[in-house]
Amino acid sequence: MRESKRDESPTAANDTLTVVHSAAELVVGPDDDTGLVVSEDAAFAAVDGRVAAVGPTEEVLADYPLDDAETTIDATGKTVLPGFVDPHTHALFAGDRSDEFVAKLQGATYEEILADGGGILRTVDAVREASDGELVANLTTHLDEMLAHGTTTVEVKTGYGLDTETELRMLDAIDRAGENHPVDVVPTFMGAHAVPRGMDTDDYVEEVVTEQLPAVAEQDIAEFCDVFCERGVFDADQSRRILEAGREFGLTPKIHADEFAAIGGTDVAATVGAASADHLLHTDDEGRETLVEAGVTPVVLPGTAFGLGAAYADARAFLDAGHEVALATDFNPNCFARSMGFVATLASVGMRMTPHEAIRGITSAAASALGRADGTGTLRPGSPADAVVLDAPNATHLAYRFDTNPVSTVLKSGVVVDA
Ligand SMILES: N=CN[C@@H](CCC(=O)O)C(=O)O
Ligand SMILES: [Zn+2]
Repeated sequence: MRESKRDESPTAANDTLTVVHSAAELVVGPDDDTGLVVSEDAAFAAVDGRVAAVGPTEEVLADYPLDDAETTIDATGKTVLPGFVDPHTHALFAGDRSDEFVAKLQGATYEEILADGGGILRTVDAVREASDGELVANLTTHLDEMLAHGTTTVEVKTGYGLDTETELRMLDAIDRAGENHPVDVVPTFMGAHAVPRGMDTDDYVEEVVTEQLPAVAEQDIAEFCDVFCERGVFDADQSRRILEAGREFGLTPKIHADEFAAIGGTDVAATVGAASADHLLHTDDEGRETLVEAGVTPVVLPGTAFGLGAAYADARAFLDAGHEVALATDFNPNCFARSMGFVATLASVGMRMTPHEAIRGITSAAASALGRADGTGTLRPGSPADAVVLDAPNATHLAYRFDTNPVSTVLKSGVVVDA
């Protein structure tokens, strides 16, 4: 049965109509479990950037004829999915850390590199030295690549400034790159990403709370506040203090929790009402229950585990209990992954998520991790008409194919933005 918001109404003369039709499969959105509603020989019509109708091609075209459309896409033999939502990236950076990739292959650990003043702190040096123009250009290059791989909404964190001036410059660069790009960019302030070299952690927490956060609130660009709650970085009390202060300034909390050790990040996420808790490589049953009971969306990052050669997060434990799991690239100099399709492959092979669970993880569940309740991540009537056409006969191919990019066309708000 066709789902329509405006059953009786053809488009008015000045409406902008886009019709994508004859798809072998079209992913409408999540079902009542952890799978997907998929329609066959399907179409959707978008009016003025929002989905107006979705269902069997014949029925959609009866109300929204191709002749009336400004844009038509024949998806015969192809698959249509909601645009991908990447809810965790550190996509704004400068410099190169490929040598650390080699060092890790030779046995150095992520934590040792950071404790020695490398890792995040090297990227901080490079970002402080980069011009504003370079920062915007770097992010724009990555947004282009993400868009080509089907991402239409992406969260981008600061956290390579670690001082007020550079954190604000990062937010400004995120804002400017997003303004001029079809991808929706969601800015997160993460002054508490690491402790600057030579600084006492409590003193730095004080600076984040009393100097950085007020300045960030004044600038009024950031939507979320995030903290790296981790052994050797910020402990649970410090993380809670920062996230509570962020909330006072109107920033919704997020947290990096249990990546290398479970030090209480899931409890912090629950008590501060975080939108998401991310990584979760060392989360146990109790931690999972804490998150689920508090309504915190778990975000797992299989690219990070893959790149570190670490054990994957236990996504199945959430899913088997009937809960959402969102997926993200965690794109950063330690995890050079911009493709959500590749993330879906890793989620399937590494964490035994079905390809449909993985697609839900990169669409509707990822939208929940960003607090988006406007239908983002679905193709239901009323949703933003953000869509991906895969040059493949069914949705499983997104995870199944990992050699080349299967995305052939991307639409943002009903407009073709990559083809
Ligand atoms: N683990 C903390 N932050 C990032 C890595 C950032 C970096 O190494 O530059 C992450 O989420 O994986
Ligand atoms: Zn991260």
